[in-house]
Amino acid sequence: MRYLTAGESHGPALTTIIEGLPAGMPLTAEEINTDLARRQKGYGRGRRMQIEKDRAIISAGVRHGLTLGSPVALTVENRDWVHWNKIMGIEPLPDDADDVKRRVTRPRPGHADLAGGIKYGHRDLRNVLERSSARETTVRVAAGAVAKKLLKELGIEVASHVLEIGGVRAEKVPYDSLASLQEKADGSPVRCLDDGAAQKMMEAIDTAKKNGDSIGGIVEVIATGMPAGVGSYVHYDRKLDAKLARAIISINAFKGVEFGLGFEMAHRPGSEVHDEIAWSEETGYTRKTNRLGGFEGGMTTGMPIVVRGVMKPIPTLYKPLQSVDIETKEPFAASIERSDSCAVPAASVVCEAVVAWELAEAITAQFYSDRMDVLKKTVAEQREYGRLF
Ligand SMILES: Cc1cc2nc3c(=O)[nH]c(=O)nc-3n(C[C@H](O)[C@H](O)[C@H](O)COP(=O)(O)O)c2cc1C
Ligand SMILES: C=C(O[C@@H]1CC(C(=O)O)=C[C@@H](OP(=O)(O)O)[C@H]1O)C(=O)O
Repeated sequence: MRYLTAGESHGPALTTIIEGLPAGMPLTAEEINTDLARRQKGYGRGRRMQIEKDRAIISAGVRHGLTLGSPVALTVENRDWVHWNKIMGIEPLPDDADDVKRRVTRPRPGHADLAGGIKYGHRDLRNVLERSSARETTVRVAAGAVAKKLLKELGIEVASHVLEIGGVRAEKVPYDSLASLQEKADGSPVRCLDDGAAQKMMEAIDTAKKNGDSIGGIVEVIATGMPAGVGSYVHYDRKLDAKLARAIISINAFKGVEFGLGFEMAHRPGSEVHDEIAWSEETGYTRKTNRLGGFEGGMTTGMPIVVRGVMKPIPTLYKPLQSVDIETKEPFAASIERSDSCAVPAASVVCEAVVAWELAEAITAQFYSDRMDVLKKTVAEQREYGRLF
């Protein structure tokens, strides 16, 4: 499976085309819209989220609620477009129409503005920021929702929550099932399972906002039900953990990834890192622990996948940082119109989506996937094969 995205932050719409889905998979726009709404929530977001009401329009690849096996096309309209249709117009304008274009010449430290301008020769940095904006993650979440649907049909669940914001860490909170974890995270304004920490996280966001600053954090994605042996050790670009790492780092502002114990492994001996293998008739192969987070040799072990990503603080700050105007080369202290002060909760939904996508992609690459009914049967057989191996 593959997907492309297109669209500018303040353009008319965002689009994704998903290719390679099996035929016969149930899919409705409502299922996608549930995830789009989850991405829009989260304490610390700016005014833009009050304008948008993200909804997917399915314009190809589905008939009477079932995928056809042909490319699925999804569009999400930008409600904010009505305020930007002149600034973001498609038709040509004279070079000196800067007042209409709202030309940007002052790059923000930490955003893509300056490096993107140099790369594409854009002396109007709006041409960079429109596409580098995390508005694009809307349609990645839409594609991820489709992937989650495919995984769900195969008995694979994916969920996410927030572990840390601005130095406030959540305590470990036990949960019965991934569904209950998801429900609890969805019910928290910061997607945190630890209510006490959630309160402190919101206070940290308020303080950052009051100071004109921004804060980042850590999110965790968990996936259960993956059969063992998906991915491959035989070639670097077939390793599934590496694909997940790339997918998370590809999300705007994500700077680090870890699996299982992650960076903690540096401080522990091997006997306290590797997961001992056990077997029983009922469960097949299991591990007594899951410190490696579900991967060995770039392949799933059959244990839950546990992957975390760290998001840096948002670059657009009300508190001015020094930069240089690309026209005058004069220094200036940045001023802004609006921005999120923390988008970690929203980003946790994006992480969940990109992880789901990579897992669904790996499954459809490894098993016959033209037909949903056959794929279901094949994955069930693989689980049984793995149990008795
Ligand atoms: C959900 C989400 C919302 C974001 N909102 C903002 C924002 O309001 N203002 C901003 O400057 N950056 C925001 N970012 C981060 C920038 O998009 C990101 O830092 C920028 O594209 C540069 O890419 P890099 O940080 O990966 O190098 C957001 C990121 C995510 C995932
Ligand atoms: C629009 C979204 O996030 C945007 C991501 C973003 C950025 O620079 O990444 C900047 C802000 O855009 P604006 O300047 O229009 O307020 C955020 O609101 C979204 O998540 O849907």
